Amino acid sequence: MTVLDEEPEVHKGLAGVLADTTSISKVDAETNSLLYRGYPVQDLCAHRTFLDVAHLLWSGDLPTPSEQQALSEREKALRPIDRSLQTLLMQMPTTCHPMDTLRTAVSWLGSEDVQEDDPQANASKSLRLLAALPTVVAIDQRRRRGLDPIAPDPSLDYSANFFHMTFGSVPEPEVVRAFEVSMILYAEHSFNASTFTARVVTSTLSDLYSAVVAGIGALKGPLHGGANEAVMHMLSEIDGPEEAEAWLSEALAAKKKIMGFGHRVYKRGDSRVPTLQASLEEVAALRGADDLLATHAALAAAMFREKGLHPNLDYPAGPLYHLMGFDIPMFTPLFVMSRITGWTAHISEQLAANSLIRPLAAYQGTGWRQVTA
Ligand SMILES: CC(=O)SCCNC(=O)CCNC(=O)[C@H](O)C(C)(C)COP(=O)(O)OP(=O)(O)OC[C@H]1O[C@@H](n2cnc3c(N)ncnc32)[C@H](O)[C@@H]1OP(=O)(O)O
Ligand SMILES: O=C([O-])CC(=O)C(=O)O
Repeated sequence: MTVLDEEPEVHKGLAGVLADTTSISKVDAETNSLLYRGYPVQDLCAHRTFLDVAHLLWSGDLPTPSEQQALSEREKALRPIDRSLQTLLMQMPTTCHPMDTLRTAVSWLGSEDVQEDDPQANASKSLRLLAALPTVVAIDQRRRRGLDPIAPDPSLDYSANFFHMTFGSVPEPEVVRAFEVSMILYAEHSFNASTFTARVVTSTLSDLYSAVVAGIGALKGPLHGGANEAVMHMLSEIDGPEEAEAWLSEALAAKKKIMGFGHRVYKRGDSRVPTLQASLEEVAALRGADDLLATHAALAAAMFREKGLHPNLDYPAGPLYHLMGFDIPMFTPLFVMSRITGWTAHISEQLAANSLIRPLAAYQGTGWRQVTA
């Protein structure tokens, strides 16, 4: 028996609910566009670096040449992690997911940070995380292959240094650029689940590291960031383009969600997909991966025919990261390396005009009853 007299208006999953205002990014499903602080994300991908975009998201403007240089120098200086964190990383079970490693590493970095929780300290914590997370991810990828860490190289820029720390070499400029483009596209997407999670934690006046740890937890799930890994697992199961249709029919008949398709906000296609798809095609051509690309295209065509659903950003990201040489479980940590910018920009915005986030729930349980001894 329920205690509800009339059906309340419940917005399941907060779908369609405006929870606050933001000036960080605009996701416009109608025009299929995404603006970071007013700039179309495609133009940022064509002309700017990931560090420029981090500056833009944090400060509201693209950096001047001197700001660019100062940011790059600080990022390079903050890459090394201390021995105690390295020891902790090496002791984490290799059976745990790399998102668990990353979540633990951020928690550890928070426990040693003695700075206050004011806006200036939060800006320095944000940059510290942006700079140190690639070092953590690279160490984790290497230890899972039985390899020793490689120290950051301050002569290399952000993405090239990350390849160097992970694989011991820097690939072709086109591959480095494709990685940079993926970092820019993954950086920010308004009130998505992980950003909203970070804002909820921040709204209690908790600290930045706690909010980021919670954001990592939310991103890990396959309905959000974890989908980039699920996409590659799925593509690995399909034995060539001619098998895509049959594989999909079977999966849909079994009522499975097809990872990398659909979106809560975009219903006519994800504005970021064409840009990352172009990067995927460029890297696939370099790696001679025609078959993978054909399977990827065949599945997308079949999915549109069957369900009318478009791919989201995780759909090109999965195979792109695979072709770059990363193991599948490392894909969502790569998303974190980028989204750290969006999360921390939102943490600052939340703090600047805070209100505790605490919605209501319509109670549907058992009505009043007497406790008996
Ligand atoms: C970077 C990112 O985080 S992008 C999102 C990454 N996540 C994924 O790719 C996971 C797969 N996709 C999904 O699960 C969903 O599309 C979500 C969670 C992203 C969006 O979900 P919602 O906006 O809540 O859409 P919802 O789940 O209501 O779907 C509407 C209908 O489309 C179906 N549908 C949506 N996405 C999919 C999918 N990927 N595969 C199969 N069916 C789907 C639903 O089953 C539902 O059908 P029904 O009306 O017959 O029940
Ligand atoms: O906006 C969303 O719901 C998910 C998404 O695409 C993102 O976080 O990049």
